[in-house]
Amino acid sequence: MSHAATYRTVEEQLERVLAAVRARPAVTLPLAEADGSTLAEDARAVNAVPAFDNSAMDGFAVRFADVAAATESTPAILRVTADVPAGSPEDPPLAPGCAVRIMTGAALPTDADTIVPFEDTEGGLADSLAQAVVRRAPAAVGAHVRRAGADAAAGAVVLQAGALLGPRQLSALASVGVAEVAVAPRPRVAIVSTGSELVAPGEPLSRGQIPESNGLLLAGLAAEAGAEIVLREVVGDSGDGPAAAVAGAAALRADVVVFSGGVSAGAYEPVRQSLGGTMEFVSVAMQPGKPQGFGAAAGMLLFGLPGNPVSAAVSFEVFVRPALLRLQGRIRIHRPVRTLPAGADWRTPAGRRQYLPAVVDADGRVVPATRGGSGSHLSVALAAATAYAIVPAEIAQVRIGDPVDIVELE
Ligand SMILES: Nc1nc2c(c(=O)[nH]1)N[C@H]1C(S)=C(S)[C@@H](COP(=O)(O)OP(=O)(O)OC[C@H]3O[C@@H](n4cnc5c(N)ncnc54)[C@H](O)[C@@H]3O)O[C@H]1N2
Ligand code: MOO
Repeated sequence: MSHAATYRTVEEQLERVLAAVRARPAVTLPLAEADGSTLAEDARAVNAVPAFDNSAMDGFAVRFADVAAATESTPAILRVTADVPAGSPEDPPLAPGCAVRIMTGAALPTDADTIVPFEDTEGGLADSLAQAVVRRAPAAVGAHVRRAGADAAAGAVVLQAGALLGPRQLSALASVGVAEVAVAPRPRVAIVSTGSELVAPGEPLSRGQIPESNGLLLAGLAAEAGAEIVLREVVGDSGDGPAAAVAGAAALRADVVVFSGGVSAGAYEPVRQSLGGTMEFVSVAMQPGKPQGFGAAAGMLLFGLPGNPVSAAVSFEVFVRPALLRLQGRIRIHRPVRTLPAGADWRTPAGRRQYLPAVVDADGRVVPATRGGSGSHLSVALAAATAYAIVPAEIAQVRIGDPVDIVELE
């Protein structure tokens, strides 16, 4: 007797997952605690950047008309009447024929319109407090002046709701005078590995046992996607471990539970057996990652990923990561897809979209991450991968030179 496979497409399954995502109220954090968080509201500049007209060079603030004709042989000679270091509140007057010594970042005197760097004067810094002998004319009025608001005007939106905050974004917010931000709370995630064959890494292996590795994998991937890991545990194949884990996760106010293992067609499938009433178990037209469980209960999203390590990693990438990013209101929940030529031949499963751990070689071609192939148990290949090659279900064979879509993981 044979069973014709009826697959759900990746898009259909993802649509169901994303439809179950509910946004949570924002929290306010000081900038120093917001790295990796997602903005919940547009952030606006409190002050302009630059906040005031200032000098881009160490040198002299001048009136352009006084130095416009300066040359090596006919220098403009100006009397230095004041000195303005960065941070000074002074706005010294500048009469025609005079100059103000000024440092980078100091406010441009109101009467000045141009900066002459020390390098364009005869005396340079060494002889800069009495007179400035300008031997090269500035290119134009306004040379080396950084104008107030050139980067951002006060009140302007500098980052949109849904932006990921990293070091560059946080420093931009600091520069516009923002001290704290409204962000999405970190999704609270429980990671539950299932299988009576699993032992802790480094434990001696009895026949039939393997080291538990999905817990580290999925906890790390979830953290990379902005999650806080509130629970990590391993449950055996018998009993009601998965249901107990869901109750434990709910007690910890988890938003998401990610199971691995125990979702396919065997006799001992604890997630399927324990949570069959809460989660839906389906076959998705992808390889690896065919058997998928998903459900929502007690305000939590429950994912049942297949146990094979590559299957678990790919399933996380395709379903869990977008859900975690959507939970945080992230603008972009999918990685960019690039198309590159294949650098090797490989076979792909008929009727299922392939996600192959891959690397981009020195010639910019996509090749499998290891020679081991696409087996979903090849966890060491995963360590070598920097991308997934995505091959459509209709294609059975990739040949050198064929265009291949990839998403890069780093
Ligand atoms: N008769 C069928 N058998 C299988 C089917 C099928 O359609 N019919 N699907 C196969 C596919 S495809 C996959 S993928 C796997 C998924 O199986 P499960 O999710 O039920 O996972 P397990 O059987 O529990 O484990 C599979 C494999 O992965 C290892 N594993 C599990 N958890 C971990 C962990 N935390 N760390 C490291 N390795 C883990 C486990 O030992 C197994 O080797 O089912 C196929 N079978
Ligand atoms: O779907 Mo399984 O993940 O092919 O190995």
